[in-house]
Amino acid sequence: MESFGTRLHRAITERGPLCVGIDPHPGLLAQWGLPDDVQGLDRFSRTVVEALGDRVAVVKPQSAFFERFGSRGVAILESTIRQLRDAGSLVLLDVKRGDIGSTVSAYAAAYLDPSSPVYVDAVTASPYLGVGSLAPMFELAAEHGGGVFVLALTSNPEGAAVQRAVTADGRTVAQTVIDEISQLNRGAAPLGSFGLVVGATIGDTGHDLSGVGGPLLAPGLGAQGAGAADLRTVFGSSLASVLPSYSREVLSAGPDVAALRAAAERVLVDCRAVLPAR
Ligand SMILES: O=c1ccn([C@@H]2O[C@H](COP(=O)(O)O)[C@@H](O)[C@H]2O)c(=O)[nH]1
Repeated sequence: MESFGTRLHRAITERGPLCVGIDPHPGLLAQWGLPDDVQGLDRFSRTVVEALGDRVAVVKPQSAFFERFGSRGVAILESTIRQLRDAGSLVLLDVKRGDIGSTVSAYAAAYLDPSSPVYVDAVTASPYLGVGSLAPMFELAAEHGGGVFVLALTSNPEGAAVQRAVTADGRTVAQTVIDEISQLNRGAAPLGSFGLVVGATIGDTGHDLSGVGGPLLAPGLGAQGAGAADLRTVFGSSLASVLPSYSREVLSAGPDVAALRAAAERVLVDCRAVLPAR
């Protein structure tokens, strides 16, 4: 099977560099005139798939908003993943998993084994039990053409205290994560399958992203205050690897399908003005 990096590179070339999240916040359900229950969740998700599944490179369901409805919410997540795959977008499940390696094996089986009901193209993962503890995810992803996006410099202000702490060798915690992921992508072309999450809100932190070789997912745009122009400051010479990610900024245009499409197109135009042509 083709690697996730190759598939992502093609999706970005064909559809443009954009990831849109499915984040059914209670406030958005209300704004869309939907009840805060599983029927509302189902309608919301189906509408996003109808509007964007056939045109956006990557769609990123936020697992928390499905999990809060228990098993019936997870059943809707499963169905949403299937619908997105049928519509042709890559599915990145934002689930931020991480644990000791033996448990990470089970998470890997849940999300990156094609026989699983919640199998997706890629997942987000937390490195705070050590990047090495995520090895079972990296291995299964490599085996089945999947991807893993590891948190490096998150978009929330609280992240900095941990991520920018300096380790014994003088690098920040985030730089050690960046460097380990860079190793995993060595030699991969046109794009590695192992990405990093770097928030668009963080400004110029002086971290070296130049050797990553994989995609840089940039949340924090729109509702969290960053704009496309901030990508230049955060990513500098690594802009060509950036995958901008928007959730509420696009979703708040719904439930009208045409309005959702127009909102996604608008942010894509903003990002294209900043990112190098791909
Ligand atoms: O550093 C991070 C990592 C993940 N996220 C997730 O992205 C979306 C952002 O939603 P917006 O509505 O565009 O603010 C959300 O699912 C977060 O959990 C992030 O924001 N920052």
